Amino acid sequence: MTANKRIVLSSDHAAIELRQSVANHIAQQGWDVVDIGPTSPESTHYPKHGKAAAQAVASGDCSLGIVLCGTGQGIMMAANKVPGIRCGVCSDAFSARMIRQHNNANMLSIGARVVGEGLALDIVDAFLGAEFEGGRHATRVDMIEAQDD
Ligand SMILES: O=C(CO)[C@H](O)[C@H](O)COP(=O)(O)O
Repeated sequence: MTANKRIVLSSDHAAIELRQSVANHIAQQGWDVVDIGPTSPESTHYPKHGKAAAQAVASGDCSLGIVLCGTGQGIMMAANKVPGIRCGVCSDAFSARMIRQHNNANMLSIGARVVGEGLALDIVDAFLGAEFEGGRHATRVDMIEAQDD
């Protein structure tokens, strides 16, 4: 079970509108959304936003996180540098469900220049609606976590 319904959102300039759409969508589902910005459309650097969101999850302040940039790739890479973070980029709902069920991902990344709003919200719903299955998958996730040591 997800520990709490507090979720952090962040992005770079390429995904501000989509991030706000995601924030509204999941707030309507009862999530306590911690949107750490940015709000300005000025060009910014995705590594700092990915790191800040990941730290909110790794610290336990938020149970999950969603990050977005143009492709979703760079901000995912930055998030995954924070120990304890398992963040996957998804462009389809199946993958978004599977990164929760099999990989116990605690963060989702989306590319605002890759998917449209409707698909992005489906991806978010698939991610948030899935639970980690444990069992053999826990052994493998533990192996990933051991690499942080
Ligand atoms: O997708 C991204 C990183 O993976 C960024 O959003 C993208 O590189 C930003 O590009 P630009 O500065 O040309 O808007």
